[in-house]
Amino acid sequence: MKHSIPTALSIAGTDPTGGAGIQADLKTFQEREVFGMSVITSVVAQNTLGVKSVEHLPIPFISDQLNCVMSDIVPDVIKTGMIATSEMMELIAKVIKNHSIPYVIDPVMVAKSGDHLMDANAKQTLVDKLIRLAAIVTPNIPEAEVLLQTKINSVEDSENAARQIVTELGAKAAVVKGGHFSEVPIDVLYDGNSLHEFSSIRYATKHTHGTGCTYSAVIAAELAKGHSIQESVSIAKKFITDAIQFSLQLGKGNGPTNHWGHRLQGLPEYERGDVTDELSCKN
Ligand SMILES: Nc1ncnc2c1ncn2[C@@H]1O[C@H](COP(=O)(O)OP(=O)(O)O)[C@@H](O)[C@H]1O
Ligand SMILES: Cc1ncc(COP(=O)(O)OP(=O)(O)O)c(N)n1
Repeated sequence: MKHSIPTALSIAGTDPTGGAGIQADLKTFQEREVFGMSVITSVVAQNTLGVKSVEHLPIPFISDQLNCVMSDIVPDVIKTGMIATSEMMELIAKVIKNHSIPYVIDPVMVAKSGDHLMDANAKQTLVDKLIRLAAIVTPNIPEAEVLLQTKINSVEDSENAARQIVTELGAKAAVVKGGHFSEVPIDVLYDGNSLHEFSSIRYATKHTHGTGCTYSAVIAAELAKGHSIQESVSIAKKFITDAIQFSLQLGKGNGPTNHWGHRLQGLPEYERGDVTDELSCKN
């Protein structure tokens, strides 16, 4: 059934400080004017300094949550973030296979704090069961390196990686994000036909907690509206750049981005307040 507004489901873990995970996804869906829904896989005790502990929800309970959503409000898009175990991945693969809904995978493996969010032995299940179902996969450079067992040191390497995720692992499209490059953050999309680059200036800020979650949530929201992969990634790049530029002075570590940063573009400096932390940027 077509809904009155676009709808998106995020299947992921939590962040009680609100910068990453389910919380970031729901804020982002709202900002993109998409009705957001969520199924929680793991409850994570974390903040801007790191992860303290993790509780994985039992598989039958994750399954109940999925059934509740899918039997009532079938989403226009599904996005997954933190899926820690092979068992969770197998369950989610079954649900996705039963519906023909665009599926966005953010292959979350390790948080910026260095804490592991996916079991080491779940990587093969991710590749075998989920990636081939994806409309788009959105790895950062370390994640793409793990998926392909290769090293990425240049934009050309990112291009090869994005292409390989499609041609060898079976996704329809892949965007390798460039936040981990030391210079210009260039994201490389392979949409199954051609390569596209999306770049911005690099902001010298430590407040980038949840950038990957937010970026992939924008892509999901835009796909839910019917935009193409290329348009969706382009909008995501602009959205995350604004969210980083206007990042908030919150937390004792790597703080969250500003999910309404895109609304501040164009406002004169005095109306923005002091939200442009460490705005000295290098190109
Ligand atoms: N300091 C920065 N300045 C501008 N853009 C950035 C910065 N860090 C990351 N980005 C952008 O944010 C998005 C997420 O990047 P990345 O850090 O690679 O992913 P993740 O958060 O999954 O590690 C990408 O579009 C990337 O280019
Ligand atoms: C519950 C949860 N999911 C994902 C992440 C990782 O988020 P990401 O967007 O990659 O940002 P960093 O945490 O790496 O800054 C997370 N921390 N928690």
